[in-house]
Amino acid sequence: FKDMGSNLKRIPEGKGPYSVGCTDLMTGHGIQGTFLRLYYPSQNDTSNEETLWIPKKEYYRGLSDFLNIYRKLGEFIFTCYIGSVTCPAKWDAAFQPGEKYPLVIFSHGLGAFRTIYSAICIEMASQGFVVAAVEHRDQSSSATFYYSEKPDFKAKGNAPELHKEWMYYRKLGSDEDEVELRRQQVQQRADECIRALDVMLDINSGKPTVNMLPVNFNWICLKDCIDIEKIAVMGHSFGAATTIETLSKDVRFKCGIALDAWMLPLSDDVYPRVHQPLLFINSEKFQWALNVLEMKKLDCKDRERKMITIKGSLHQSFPDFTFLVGNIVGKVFKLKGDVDPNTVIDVSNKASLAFLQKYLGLKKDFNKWDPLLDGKGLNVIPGTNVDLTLVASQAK
Ligand SMILES: CCN(CC)CCN(C[C@]12C[C@](c3ccc(C(F)(F)F)cc3)(C1)C2)C(=O)Cn1c(SCc2ccc(F)cc2)nc(=O)c2c1C=CC2
Repeated sequence: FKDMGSNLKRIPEGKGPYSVGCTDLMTGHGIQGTFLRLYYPSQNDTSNEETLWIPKKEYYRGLSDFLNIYRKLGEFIFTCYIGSVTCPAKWDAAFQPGEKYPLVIFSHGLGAFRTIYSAICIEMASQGFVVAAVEHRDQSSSATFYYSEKPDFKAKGNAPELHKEWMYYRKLGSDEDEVELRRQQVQQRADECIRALDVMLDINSGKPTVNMLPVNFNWICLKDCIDIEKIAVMGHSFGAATTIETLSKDVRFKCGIALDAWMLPLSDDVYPRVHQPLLFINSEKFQWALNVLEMKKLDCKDRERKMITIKGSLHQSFPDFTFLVGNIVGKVFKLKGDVDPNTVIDVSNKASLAFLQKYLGLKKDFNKWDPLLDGKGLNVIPGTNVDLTLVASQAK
């Protein structure tokens, strides 16, 4: 972690024309509520601070559990080396009004949470998207919190005081069937993405929003800010499976982007129910034949399906840690591939923008990156680098 101390490393800024703002929203009590981090096009007022990347030390505790690191040690290491990391978005910056923006709902991976895909979310917001990164309460997040309504019997008039509770990553029991657990979790995750869309559409309609968090963002300014015809869902790994499940459940999502999808949580009966266009962006190192063959099950003639693989990339090329570690830690923990992390995320973001322009019908110039969708260009190949022939023959 020594070279993490250098801290010269930064999460990359958005490359698009818009300044980016960021805020947090939690509506509703308990695990039924919606919790999301919002990235949005903002006015260029430099007064606001940058956003704290990991806002509470309980996330370090959850990460330590997830990574099987002794809690006290993990908390110490994370606090030291990433405790002051900010992401290049202005916290609570004024929203940029005047146009209707397409909306992306983002779903994080196993052991992750809503803040650690900020490079992707900030790039999208800088290109003119509103991005809602949900935090899942299915116990797949390293940590998350909610307010439970503990009726406080002592208090007069029985006004239930709000009680903040933390939920940590649930390790798989030794005798537990992983497939069953992940299949239940992906259902809850899809419902949480759908509820997040409902919350964003309520805000868009001007419905007063009660934020449980002590944030003074002015939600009224988001009235009529979303183009409700242009809604997409995207996610990484377990969040990519969540993307596919969400598309199958709600046709308001017009297309999906699956970043290095982990297909295990999906059962076969979901595939025929996905009618929307879907882009698979795979890393070079994470995928394996049976997993890619599951993706191929979604490949049918009258459906728009695209698959590309980014050369020199690995599973951790999509979350933000890849930008914050030196080459030593990066290699040891498999957080950095052979290609510069900024180049990898650039290819992923450009391909995503080209795909979203095509299937959300945007009036931008993202079509200049269309060749990437056919695997044409530096650091990208069409389809997969995984050899499917061997397994395909056995699978017959
Ligand atoms: C430890 C044993 N094992 C528990 C199941 C975790 C094994 N593991 C590989 C890891 C995550 C790794 C990681 C992170 C972060 C640092 C840090 F030091 F930089 F913080 C280091 C080392 C450890 C790479 C994964 O789970 C990979 N993975 C992920 S990783 C998403 C994530 C989580 C936390 C983060 F901080 C960043 C990214 N999301 C998925 O949806 C799926 C999988 C696998 C199948 C489905």
